[in-house]
Amino acid sequence: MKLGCIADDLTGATDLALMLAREGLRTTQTIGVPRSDLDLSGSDAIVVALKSRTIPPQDAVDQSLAAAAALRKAGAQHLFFKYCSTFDSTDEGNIGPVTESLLRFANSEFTLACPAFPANGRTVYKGHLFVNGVPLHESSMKDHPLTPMRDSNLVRVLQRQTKLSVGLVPYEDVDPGPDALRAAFGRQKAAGHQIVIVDALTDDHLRTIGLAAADFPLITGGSGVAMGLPAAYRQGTTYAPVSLGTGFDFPAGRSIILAGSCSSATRRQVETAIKAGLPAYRLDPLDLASRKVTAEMVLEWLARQHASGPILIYSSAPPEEVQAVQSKLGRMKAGEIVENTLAQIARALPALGVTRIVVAGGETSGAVVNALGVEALAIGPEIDPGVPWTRSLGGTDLALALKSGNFGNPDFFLKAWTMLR
Ligand SMILES: Nc1ncnc2c1ncn2[C@@H]1O[C@H](COP(=O)(O)OP(=O)(O)OP(=O)(O)O)[C@@H](O)[C@H]1O
Ligand SMILES: O=C(O)[C@@H](O)C(=O)CO
Repeated sequence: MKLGCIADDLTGATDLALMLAREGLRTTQTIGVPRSDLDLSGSDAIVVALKSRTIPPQDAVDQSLAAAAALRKAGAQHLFFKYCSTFDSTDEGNIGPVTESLLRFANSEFTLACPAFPANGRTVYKGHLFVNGVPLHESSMKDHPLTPMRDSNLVRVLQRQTKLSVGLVPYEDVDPGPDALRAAFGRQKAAGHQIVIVDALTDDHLRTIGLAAADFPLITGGSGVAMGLPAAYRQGTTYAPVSLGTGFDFPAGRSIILAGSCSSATRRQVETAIKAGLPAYRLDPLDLASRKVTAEMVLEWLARQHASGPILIYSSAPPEEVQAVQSKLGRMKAGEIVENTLAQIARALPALGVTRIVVAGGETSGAVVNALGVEALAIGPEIDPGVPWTRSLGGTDLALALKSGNFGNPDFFLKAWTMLR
């Protein structure tokens, strides 16, 4: 097995698995550290999905190291640490502490960090992260419920999270190609840096990074930086994007959308779905906290819906509402209440005949998929950049689309279903 990947959330893991599969690596995604008897043979890449983005740093380190050990045991030659293309983290971590521990695990003293994903509007220039052309700290990420991003200078952001020295490889050293980039890595190492933020504005830059970093024991970044790795592993041979739709069948059954993401893209998708007439139930965290509304009540409502199309259950709310809720319940508590409720609802879905599920939000997807007891996923066709349909492996047969909060076009909740046979 060539590449063992550790993703800090579930939607991020599917995003990375899709990238690797599309570029030609046989890729399997596991939910959590795989059981030692799970058959992963025949995979060129395994992506372990953790839910470690916002847990205490030491827990994130411990879980990431357990995943790394399992991947190494399964034969992984290189490791990849996947985090969000908007670098979601706090001054405590977890990107810095996990990178440090994985570097030690991999017996390495140098790696890169690059969240760029141009197809989804994420670019890094002079170390500053832009989201659709807007600096990170001015984008909607400044109001994220769990990891508000208030600084777009990634060298500064990462340096606050680690004792390792963080350097920068600017655009001028990436644009000319892999040789120039390798030379820049050498200079950064000689200057004493152990993690370097690397600029990338285009897919060509990402492919250059893939070629220049393919022999690193550890690479860190968004899914974009994995784009060039499969070709590099095939030693520069040209590639044809793989069609992931063929031969991918989905279980028959009812369809549901569970949205716990408050990101602007998800809120637009919720709005579009409601305007299109989808039956929708809005969860209010304060009602959940006071038990005015419970998961059982939502399930009763769901059982009364007889529409043949998808049904939407959402807690997505604009920043001012999220802040008002958080000031009453606390940031983490508010998130937990919503996640637990959606998890409880998810657990009951197979018995209601629901087998096709779209989930919006990484933390939310983690809660839902854990509740459903899914162990591993096969990667299917891409709905929008970074979001594939997947099918559960083992256990209840489910079609799952795990959508990163800020990914997908406004009609995502309507069009996703058209790809299911
Ligand atoms: N109305 C709300 N008020 C406060 N918190 C909420 C509300 N709705 C959802 N949440 C919480 O906000 C968090 C959203 O995180 P989640 O990772 O699911 O979405 P996201 O960050 O937009 O997606 P991604 O991580 O894929 O970018 C969850 O913990 C969720 O429970
Ligand atoms: O990189 C991204 O933006 C996504 O894969 C993600 O991690 C969202 O949680």
